[in-house]
Amino acid sequence: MRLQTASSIRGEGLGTLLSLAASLTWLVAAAVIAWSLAALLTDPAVLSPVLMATSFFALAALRAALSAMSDRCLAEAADARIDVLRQEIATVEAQSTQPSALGGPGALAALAGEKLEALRPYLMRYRPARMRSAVMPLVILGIAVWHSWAVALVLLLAGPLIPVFMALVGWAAKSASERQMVEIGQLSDLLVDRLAALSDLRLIGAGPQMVDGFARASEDLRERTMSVLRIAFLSSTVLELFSALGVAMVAIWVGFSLLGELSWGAWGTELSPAAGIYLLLLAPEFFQPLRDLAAAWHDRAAAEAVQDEIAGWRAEDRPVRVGQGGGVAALTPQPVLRLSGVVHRGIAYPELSIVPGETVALTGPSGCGKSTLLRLLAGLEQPDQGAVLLDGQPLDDSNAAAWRASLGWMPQAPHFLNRSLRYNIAFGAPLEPGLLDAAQLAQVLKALPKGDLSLLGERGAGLSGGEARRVTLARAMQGAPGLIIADEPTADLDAATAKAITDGLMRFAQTGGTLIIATHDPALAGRMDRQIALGKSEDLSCGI
Ligand SMILES: Nc1ncnc2c1ncn2[C@@H]1O[C@H](COP(=O)(O)OP(=O)(O)OP(=O)(O)O)[C@@H](O)[C@H]1O
Repeated sequence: MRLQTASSIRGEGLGTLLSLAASLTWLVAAAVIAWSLAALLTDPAVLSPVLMATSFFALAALRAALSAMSDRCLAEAADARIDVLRQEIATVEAQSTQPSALGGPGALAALAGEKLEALRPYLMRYRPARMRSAVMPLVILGIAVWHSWAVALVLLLAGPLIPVFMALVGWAAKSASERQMVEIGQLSDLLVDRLAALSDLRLIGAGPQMVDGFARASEDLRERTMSVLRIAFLSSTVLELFSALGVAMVAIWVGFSLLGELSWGAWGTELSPAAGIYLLLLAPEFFQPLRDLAAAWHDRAAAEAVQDEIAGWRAEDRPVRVGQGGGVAALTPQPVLRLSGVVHRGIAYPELSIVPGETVALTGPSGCGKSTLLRLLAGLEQPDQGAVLLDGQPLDDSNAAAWRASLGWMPQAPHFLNRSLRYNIAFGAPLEPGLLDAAQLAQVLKALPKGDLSLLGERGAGLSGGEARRVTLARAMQGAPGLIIADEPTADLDAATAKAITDGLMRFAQTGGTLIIATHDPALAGRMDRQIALGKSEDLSCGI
């Protein structure tokens, strides 16, 4: 997978080796046990119980320590990988100007949260299990061949059945996991959509249909999840059966050989008790890595489904916002803003120039491209042709962040965070002095029981439309920008509230600020220095 960090690669490698080392210690521990038990049976005088117990417990402690260290390295490496992917999703989505084909915010949240977590068991278990399966069975087979061709034959026949069956099951598990992942994304999207429209749905009495819709979607997800689990349980049962049969056959051969009932299978010699017990102890360990790999195979199927989804998401060719996010000093002094040969989404915009301190209204019929022009001017989108120029320099990656830091943005549909009103204005920074008065918010706050600490929902719950608009005006003025770009700041407001917003904007302009406003409101447009009327003509170009 792309975007591995050096430390996560090191952690995975080290964790995998430690896990192999932990398994290898069993070969020595089993030899100590076998030799001690055999001595007990044949010549107890040579047995030193203290030495035997000490060696056994030291080896057990070593094995436990190696396993714990391995788990820790692998867990840290998995955390690092998942964090990097989560950051990638957050960064790319923050930079994209178009929604992902994967789905809405719910689907993306499910990908960044729940689905990425499906990678964790794979990252922690699959590679170590694969490494153990490549080494341990071969080493144990070598030991078995040395002592008994019969035991080696049993292991050789039973062992490969596990990977073969595992591969067959893997196909079914992967497609079941893919269907489950799609279902998780769709259910998350449905949840986000319905929650956003909850009050409207209640008003039109669509509650029962909504509940039915959820019930259907969760039932689908339940079925998908059950089919994944069914495959997992069935396959692990079959695999357990193979390994149990293998171990049982070794045990039968060893038991009858030690009893003297079988005289074949040990290269013509008699099987010694130590060798017999050793083989008996090693047989389960021959199958254990293969069983671990079979379990991790399911993790792999789920992880591959997530990886495919991430690969599809990465392959999307979406336009990105120019420049990185905040943390950059604002442009000073304010530049002259110019449009040069701009054509975007089939709309040709007029050549225009706006100097600092000017107040400009963009007017024109609905759909003519006013909001789009504001987004181009703010550097939130890049024009298909032509350029937005700041003092003659094209607005691009080199200056977009600083440009956006020097302007305030009042969107047509305000969005809030589920935090306090104060936080929604300044995002944790101290409020500019006089800001609440300038945005005509002081009176509004007096009427709220908790004032500026009142909690807002994502859609501005607890505020009227006009009050919400004043909050976005305050947000746009916070940080003393040189320019405010406002999209329909007085739309849907009564005359008195519209005037209050207009007065707030004009007060900003009187302090020398530049205003660029898209509006259908003649009263607001009339108070601007200049009006630029955009209008659709036959060839879809706009003109002044
Ligand atoms: N993200 C987008 N992707 C594709 N087309 C878009 C997008 N946003 C707007 N458009 C299209 O661009 C054109 C201009 O839209 P825009 O919102 O800029 O118009 P407007 O003049 O602001 O309209 P209104 O006065 O109704 O707000 C419209 O035809 C619209 O469908």
